[in-house]
Amino acid sequence: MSQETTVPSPNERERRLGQNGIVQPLLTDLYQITMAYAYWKSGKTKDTSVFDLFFRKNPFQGEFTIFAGLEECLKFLEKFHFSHSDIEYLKQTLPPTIEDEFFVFLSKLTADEVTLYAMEEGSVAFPRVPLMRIEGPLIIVQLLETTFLTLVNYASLMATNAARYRMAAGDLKLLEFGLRRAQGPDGGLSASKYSYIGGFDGTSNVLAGKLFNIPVKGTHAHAYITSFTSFSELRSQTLTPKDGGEPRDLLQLAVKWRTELVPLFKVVGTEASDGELAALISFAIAFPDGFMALVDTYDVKRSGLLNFCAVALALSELGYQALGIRIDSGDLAYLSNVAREYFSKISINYNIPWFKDLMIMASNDINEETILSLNDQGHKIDCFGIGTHLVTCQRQPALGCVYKLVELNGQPRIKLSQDVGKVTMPGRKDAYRLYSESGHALIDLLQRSVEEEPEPGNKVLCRHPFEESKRAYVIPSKVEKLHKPYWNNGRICAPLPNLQIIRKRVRTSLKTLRPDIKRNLNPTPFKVAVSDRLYNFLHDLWLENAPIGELS
Ligand SMILES: Nc1ncnc2c1ncn2[C@@H]1O[C@H](COP(=O)(O)OP(=O)(O)OP(=O)(O)O)[C@@H](O)[C@H]1O
Ligand SMILES: O=P(O)(O)OC[C@H]1O[C@H](OP(=O)(O)OP(=O)(O)O)[C@H](O)[C@@H]1O
Ligand SMILES: O=C(O)c1cccnc1
Ligand SMILES: [Mg+2]
Repeated sequence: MSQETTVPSPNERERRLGQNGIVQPLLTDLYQITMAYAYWKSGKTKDTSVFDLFFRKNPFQGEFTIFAGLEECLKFLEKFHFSHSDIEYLKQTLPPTIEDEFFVFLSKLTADEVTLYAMEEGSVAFPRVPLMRIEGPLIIVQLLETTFLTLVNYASLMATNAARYRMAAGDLKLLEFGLRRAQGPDGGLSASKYSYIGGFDGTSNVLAGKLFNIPVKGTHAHAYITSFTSFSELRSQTLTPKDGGEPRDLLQLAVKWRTELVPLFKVVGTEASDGELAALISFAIAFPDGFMALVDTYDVKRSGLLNFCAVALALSELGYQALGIRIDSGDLAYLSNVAREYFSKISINYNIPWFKDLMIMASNDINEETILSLNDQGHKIDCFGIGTHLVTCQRQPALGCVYKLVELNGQPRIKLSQDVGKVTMPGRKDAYRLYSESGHALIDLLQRSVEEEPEPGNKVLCRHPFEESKRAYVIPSKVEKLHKPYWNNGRICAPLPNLQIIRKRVRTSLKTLRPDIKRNLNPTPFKVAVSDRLYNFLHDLWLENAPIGELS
């Protein structure tokens, strides 16, 4: 290939410069590129295809999934371009028999001829109903498979996981603390972003806060507490009252309060750690308006709570209002009840109304089940800080989205399987969500694109895709077309909502589901049906393609 052919035009240069450091055309499986060559070699450059991206089973033994990752797919399409160094790398990597002309073809490839339809990001989705439908030249659409799957699978899994934690926690605050345990830096960033979409209130991940405009929040680690062993290590112990005036000795005030609280808490004063008190005082001096203390380093009841309350009362004398505590070990239900009891006692004894409402944050290996169990036991926690289980999606570490060819040059394609659930739905299809009068989603209906749209008030026959006897008539009160065009003629062609709006959509979309579909234990499956025409089309094609065996 001549050198000129790989010098990028200004337009190409622009595309390449804007390319994401990680999400780029080579972030794919090798087989996509070898297939591209074989397609090219066999003259399929003009073939047009339709691919569906969908999953077959909801995660976490649940019956719903939140679709996420769409915006990243669109950004990928915008920048899609094999750079000069990509081409050079491929030349070295692919077999030497590959014709140079193919690399010329590859270097000119863009997503300009692709059209992408998708469900709204943040909406609830169900098995078999495509999250995205991608149309266009076979080679380019095929090349998008792996990147799209990696962009959608984890995003949707994470958003779904977060939405489940949100449902378990009700209106309590949820913070994502998972970066240190996430599947690497990119996993950590995605976890922060998609847990926010799923309903978390903030993250400890500062870069995620900056990049995605997510609230960043946090307390401190045990190291801060254990870095002090005595009062003598306090370099400064004074604090200026909030309304000004002479600085006051916070240590002296806190020690006075600690002595006073001992009989109220019915504890032995000498058991409280001086190092812990020194640490809390120094933290309060650094953040008098944002004093939040980790109280489980030595002993929550005998030391941490006593020291925290002493410092919070000292701060209060200077006009500052503490925020609360974090408990990171032990029986979280029991300890939160004890803490709230202490706070209430102080509130009443010293007539400080806000003291009873101090925030109690709990952390330490929390998962959906822990939250549900804590709810059953009764607790006084206001906020959960959740890391490992949330970001690693420990209960189910992958969503099984797949990307299947359903039509080529206007002809349907079907993938057969011994496992009925794995047979693909052939042809270009549209999907509709049918709603009841009460506003609940009743059923998702897949139809061939050539069919008339279902209409509110009109009876529709909805069929189980594989079980002939399972059918129902539905008269929808509302019909929602699930796919909208998002990418056409080389451009994003629909407004992209910000994260806050997507987050709101998760909430509103989940509200349309009946409670039994969302319950934690043995939820009811949401129905996904096909039209009568699609049913017959699917089964005729199935018979046409399935070989008849011979018994011998
Ligand atoms: N009341 C509760 N009901 C159900 N699960 C709880 C309750 N309190 C705590 N847990 C969970 O029990 C587990 C306790 O874990 P573990 O035994 O490792 O912690 P710990 O001994 O309290 O802490 P550490 O070892 O850090 O001192 C955590 O997963 C925590 O979320
Ligand atoms: O438990 P997770 O849900 O992952 O939440 C994040 C954890 O990370 C922090 O400490 P870290 O676990 O690093 O230390 P620790 O085990 O001593 O608490 C924090 O105190 C939480 O325990
Ligand atoms: O801010 C916190 O309390 C925090 C942050 C990350 C991990 N664990 C706790
Ligand atoms: Mg921990």
